[in-house]
Amino acid sequence: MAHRNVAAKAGLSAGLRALAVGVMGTVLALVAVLLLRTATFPRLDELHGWGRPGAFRIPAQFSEAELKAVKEALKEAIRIPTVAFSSENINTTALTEFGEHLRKVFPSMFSTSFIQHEIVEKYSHLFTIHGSNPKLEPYMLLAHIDVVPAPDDGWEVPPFSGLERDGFIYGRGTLDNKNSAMAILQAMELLLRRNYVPQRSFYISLGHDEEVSGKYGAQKIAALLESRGVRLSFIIDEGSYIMDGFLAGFKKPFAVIAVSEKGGMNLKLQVDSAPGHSSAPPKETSIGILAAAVSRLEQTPMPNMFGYGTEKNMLEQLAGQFGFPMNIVLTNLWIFGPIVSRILEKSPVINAMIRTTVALTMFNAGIKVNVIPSTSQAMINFRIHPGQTIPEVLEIVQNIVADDRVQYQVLNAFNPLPLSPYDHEAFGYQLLRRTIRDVFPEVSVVVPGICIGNTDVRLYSNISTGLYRFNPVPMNPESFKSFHGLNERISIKAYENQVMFLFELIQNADTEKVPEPHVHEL
Ligand SMILES: CCCCCCCC/C=C\CCCCCCCC(=O)N[C@@H](CC(N)=O)C(=O)O
Ligand SMILES: [Zn+2]
Ligand SMILES: [Zn+2]
Repeated sequence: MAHRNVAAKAGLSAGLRALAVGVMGTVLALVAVLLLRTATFPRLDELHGWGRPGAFRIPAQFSEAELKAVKEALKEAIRIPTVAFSSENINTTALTEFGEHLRKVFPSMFSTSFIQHEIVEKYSHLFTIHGSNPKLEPYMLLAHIDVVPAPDDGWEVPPFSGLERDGFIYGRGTLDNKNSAMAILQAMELLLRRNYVPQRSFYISLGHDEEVSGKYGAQKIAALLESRGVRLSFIIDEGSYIMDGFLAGFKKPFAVIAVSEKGGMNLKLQVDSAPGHSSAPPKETSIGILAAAVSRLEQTPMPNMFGYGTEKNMLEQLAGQFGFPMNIVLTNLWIFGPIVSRILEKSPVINAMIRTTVALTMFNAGIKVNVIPSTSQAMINFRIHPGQTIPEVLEIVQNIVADDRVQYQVLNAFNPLPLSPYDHEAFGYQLLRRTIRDVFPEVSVVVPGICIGNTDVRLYSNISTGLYRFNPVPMNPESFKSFHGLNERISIKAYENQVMFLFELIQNADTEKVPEPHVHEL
């Protein structure tokens, strides 16, 4: 990750803005000329003979009884309240029960000779599926079985009921992330029942504490595999989706494979002052000083980093799908970038893709209503854009707060993840891309992007450079709100498609090399 000077970036951005304003008039006259040379990004061709060369390919056709069992197994998984409140407070009884559920509904996964199952740190699961061709580098499918808490209030159905209503299964974990944990095992179980033997080895890893850091689940599994000398070609985790309705004017769904994720920092701000009687208060209390400081942070957005991550590349690849004049605008971001980014930042989700975000999440002060508090503390959660680093963000924070009475303590922090490869040779990326095109013909385009949250896969950078975040499920602004929110649900069709996607992807991975891409791709 390049370390860049923030001030230089701000200057560059201001310069580009000035340039854009200056040339706007001229640009309009150029539009007709540009139209003639505007590149479009045609759809990929369908796969022809790709995956499992020379081997029998198992069709993704399932009986009614199988489909019923598929959905019942997910419902049952949702009913087990594997809630993680903190690293030290997770419902371990439920985690144990979840393991028993897996054994019950996926018996072949636990009884097949070429599959090894291990429990790591009591509750996480690691399956090693030994392929028949040792020359093919293994990969991993990753998910987590813990969920965030879900009090009943505000839910249309109890969050751990797994109820089916209007073609949806409701409950905490239906999107984040029991759908993936169950779909991965389900797909492999269905393949095993059809006598499938993979050529390429792979791992299935199910962490039990992703929502509270992953330090006992994913981190321990990654260390275990490293100690065994394992290197992985690529890993696929949650974190990005088939996007629908996020961009005005873009009607068709498009798939975003996140090739990086934001860094993170939890920062404690503290102000100390003399305690005393509230009848004769000082001009400012620690509460007032700290409240003003955090308010300044909330009101002052971090620098717009549009162009320093994958978002510019993503928009350029989406350009061909827009009509006139947006296609012109998006293929000429060298001129229109500053204007486009100003529009994009109005949406909180897209804003999160183009800058470091600042969320005030906790505030503690005071012990009694007539006592001036001796100390006030605030916790702030930052998600760091890939174009910035922890020290850069800290420097900006201190400049915005600009008050020596405020003390800072970094509770924990990590830099943004490096970009995983997404060129034509990147096996994992191309495997995902091709399988998306196979299973979801309605998807207009597949583009690289960034995950605005954090996932377990970041903890596997010791054993792979191909870290991809993609869940084969549709996501719209409404369903995004249900993440960690109310009425989380998945349509039964979407879940069946997720199983089908994994059924195909596992078979597609049984090839030595991604075929040469079509000459017009990308
Ligand atoms: C123009 C393109 C529009 C793209 C819109 C992006 C919409 C984003 C949709 C979903 C992103 C949700 C991210 C989910 C992954 C986050 C997993 C999670 O909750 N992680 C926790 C815990 C942790 N591991 O740190 C977190 O706090 O991030
Ligand atoms: Zn998750
Ligand atoms: Zn989550």
